Formats: sequence, structure tokens, C-alpha cells
Amino acid sequence: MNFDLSHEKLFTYLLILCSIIISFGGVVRTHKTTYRACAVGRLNMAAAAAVVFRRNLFPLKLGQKACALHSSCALRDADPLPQASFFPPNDATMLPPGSFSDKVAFVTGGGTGLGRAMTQGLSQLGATCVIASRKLEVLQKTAEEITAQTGNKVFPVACDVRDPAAVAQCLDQMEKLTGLPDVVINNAAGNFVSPSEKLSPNGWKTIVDIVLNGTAFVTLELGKRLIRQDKGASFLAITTIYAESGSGFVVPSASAKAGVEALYKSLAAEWGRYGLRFNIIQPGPIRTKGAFSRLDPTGAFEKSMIGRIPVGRLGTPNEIKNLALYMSSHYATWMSGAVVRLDGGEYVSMAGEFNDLRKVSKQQWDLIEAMIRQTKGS
Ligand SMILES: CCCCC/C=C\CC/C=C/C=C/C(=O)SCCNC(=O)CCNC(=O)[C@H](O)C(C)(C)COP(=O)(O)OP(=O)(O)OC[C@H]1O[C@@H](n2cnc3c(N)ncnc32)[C@H](O)[C@@H]1OP(=O)(O)O
Ligand SMILES: NC(=O)C1=CN([C@@H]2O[C@H](COP(=O)(O)OP(=O)(O)OC[C@H]3O[C@@H](n4cnc5c(N)ncnc54)[C@H](OP(=O)(O)O)[C@@H]3O)[C@@H](O)[C@H]2O)C=CC1
Repeated sequence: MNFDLSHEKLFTYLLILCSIIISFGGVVRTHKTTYRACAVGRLNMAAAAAVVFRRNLFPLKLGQKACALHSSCALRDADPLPQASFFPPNDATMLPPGSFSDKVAFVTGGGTGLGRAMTQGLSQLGATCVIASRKLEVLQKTAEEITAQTGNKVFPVACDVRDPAAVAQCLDQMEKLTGLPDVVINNAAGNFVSPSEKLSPNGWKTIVDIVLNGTAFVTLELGKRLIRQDKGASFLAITTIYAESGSGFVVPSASAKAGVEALYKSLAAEWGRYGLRFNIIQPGPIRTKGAFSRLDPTGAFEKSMIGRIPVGRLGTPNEIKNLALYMSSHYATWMSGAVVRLDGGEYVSMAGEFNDLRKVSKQQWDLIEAMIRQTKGS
């Protein structure tokens, strides 16, 4: 067997080993002060390991080395590319005030990240909102903050979307509070990066249950109730760009998100006759704590990810908010079965066979062109 242990790799393995030993120490010691010291040690070790891991994947320039060894720099956000200055995000709410007056909106996962941003936008434009997820405290805090800001009521309802009985109870509660919704946003999700050979059956099931079954339970239960009351509504699902392409290392999420897209396109065809519209947004990478802590915990991949986005930066929650508000509004009543990608061009940039030729310099192009021209007549 060929063991290729460079100094840096050896150092990484040693750091990881140390952090495991120190973590173990933290568990067995019971004295409070010692435990705290160990906890700090563990965090520093983890941060140092993250830095070295990142350096191995993306070697740093000399000037950056001092920063890389300082733990506070370990998870620093990657910078946008120069062209991003052409494409500044506009976070202002796009639709006119009152666009959702007298409307009720139901947002799963509305307490955090993109769900929170969409709820804030709906509320700002006049909607009464109900937000649902597992953590009631998180929902309550978001609901209070948004209500205070917009003056429109946001109701928090605890609900694990994996459990159909809990979904039915949550919707009962909603009916009592606000009546059935005009706008439904299926945004709740679970995800983590993992080599597929490490996935347990329960790891697979957990993601598929939240993303596909959760969306189906909410959508079918709400759909049946809306049909019974002869009430129209707009349904929106938040998937992702790899729902279309598939992606290694997030296989349960890719499979479940593809299922959600099939569900929404199918229902768009079947339930239009009941006044129900179904649309999908596929976001590219957007910094949220929930996504980045599970998809890029070391911070190693962000820079290369930004490098392949033609617009040169990550998206913002408010950019998703504005598109979601439009698609859920009365301006978009002719839109159903649509899949809208919002990703700064990342998907097409990854798909095109020759797109890496962006790295070719002007001089190299002159050379390449001359070589191709020489083939004339051959
Ligand atoms: C450069 C930056 C990249 C960022 C963006 C990039 C690209 C753009 C495309 C992005 C798409 C994003 C899609 C998203 O969905 S982001 C949303 C992320 N948010 C969340 O996940 C929030 C909710 N998540 C959770 O609550 C947990 O993380 C959860 C999903 C694991 C569920 O929690 P819980 O129900 O408590 O489950 P557990 O009991 O903890 O675990 C269940 C089961 O899974 C196994 N497991 C958990 N974590 C891992 C792991 N990291 N690796 C392997 N397996 C794991 C766990 O062991 C359990 O299985 P058992 O067999 O042991 O029982
Ligand atoms: N950020 C990004 O780069 C991208 C995100 N997306 C999608 O955007 C959506 C929002 O993600 P984002 O805001 O980034 O991440 P978050 O982690 O902040 O959002 C996920 C939400 O889902 C809720 N949730 C998780 N499990 C359940 C459950 N079993 N029942 C009910 N609610 C649940 C969580 O609340 P709680 O823990 O209280 O249950 C949380 O509010 C997701 O669909 C994600 O797939 C798509 C592409 C890119």
C-alpha cells in the first residue's frame, strides 16, 4: 500500500487525533472549570483542524498564512469575485405595499433562514402569517420580531412535518387562528453532506421524511381542506438546483427534492381545476446558518463555489423573498407548474463542457487561435 503522508497531512491527522482525545477528555471530566477549559481547547483544536483541512484543499498564498493559523480567521466568509460589483443584490421588497392585504400565508420552516425572510416579506406586504416547524421557541422569537416590525400578526405553530398527525393538528390550529391560507410555502428541509457509503437507513429516511414526505403531508392535507372549502391558493416549494442534476454527497436531499418537483408539477396539472397553483424555486447557494453549518462546516468549499458562479457572489435571502412573493401573489396567477432557478448562473456554469476555458488568458487564446487556424485545409 502506498501511504502518501506529507508533513501537512500528517499535521492535519495529528490535530484531528488531538481534538478527538481532548473531546473525550471533556466528556469524562466532571469538574466545571476543567470542563470549560477543555471545551475551549476543543473549539480551538476544531478550528485549527478546519484551517488545515481548508489549506490542504485550497493552498493559501504566503501572506495569508498568519491569518490561517489564527482560529478567529478559520471560518471567515469567502470574498465575492470582482464582477459581483456589477450585480449588487437589491434587498428592498419589490411588490407594492398591500400586495398581500387580507391574505393568509403558511410557511414551513418560517422561523429561520430563507423561510424567515419570506415570512417577513409577506407580513410587510400585509399578510397574516402562520409559521410552522419543530422548535417553538425559535418560531416564537421570529413571530414576535416580525409582528413588531410590520404590525401584522405572525402566529407560531409547532409541527414536525414528518408526522402526518402533527401536520393535521397544526392545520386544525391554523384554521382556528386564521382560516385556511391563500399562500403556502413549503420551505422546511433537512440536509447534511455525507459520503453515501456512510449513510445509515435512518440517515436516508430522516432527510426524505422531512423534505419529500413532509412536503407531501402538508400539501395533500392542505389541498384536501382547500378543495372541500372551494378556496383557491398558491403553493410554492423551495427545492434546489441539484434537484435537476442530482449531486453526490447530498444524495437523500437530491432524491427528495427531485420528488418534491415531481409532486408539484403533477399537482399543477391535476388541481388547477380547484383553483390551486403549484410552483417551484430552485435556489443556488445562500448564506444561512442552517445550510452552511451542514453543507460546508469547515468553510473549505465556499470560495470554490463562488468561483463558479458567473455573477461572482452568493445569493441573499431577500432575493429569494422577492421571487417567492411574486410567484405567490396575484401578479402571477398565470404561473403554474413553473420551476424557476435563482442561482447567479451557477447551474449552467457547472453544466457547460467548455466553461473552464474562462481560466484561459488573452495570450493563451492568441496561441490557441493560431494553432486552430493552422489546421486550415488539413
Ligand atoms: C459552500 C456552502 C454550501 C452551502 C450551499 C450550497 C449549495 C446550494 C444548494 C444547497 C441546498 C441546500 C439544501 C438544504 O436543504 S439546506 C437546509 C439545511 N437545514 C437543515 O438541515 C435544518 C434541519 N436539520 C436537522 O435538524 C438535522 O441536521 C437533521 C437533518 C440531521 C435532522 O435532525 P434529527 O431529526 O434530530 O436527526 P438525527 O437524530 O440527528 O439524525 C438522524 C439520522 O441521520 C444521521 N445523521 C445525522 N447527521 C449525519 C451526518 N452528518 N452524516 C451522516 N449521518 C448523519 C444520524 O446518525 C441518524 O441516523 P442513525 O442511523 O444514527 O439513527
Ligand atoms: N441556503 C441555501 O443555500 C439553500 C437553501 N435551499 C432550501 O431553502 C430552504 C430553507 O433553507 P435554509 O433557510 O437555508 O435553512 P434552515 O436550516 O434555516 O431552514 C430549514 C427549516 O426547516 C425547518 N425544519 C427542519 N426539519 C423540520 C421538520 N421535521 N418539521 C418542520 N420543520 C422542519 C427548520 O426549523 P426547525 O429546526 O425548528 O424544525 C428550519 O426552520 C430549504 O428547503 C433548503 O433546502 C435550497 C438551496 C440553497
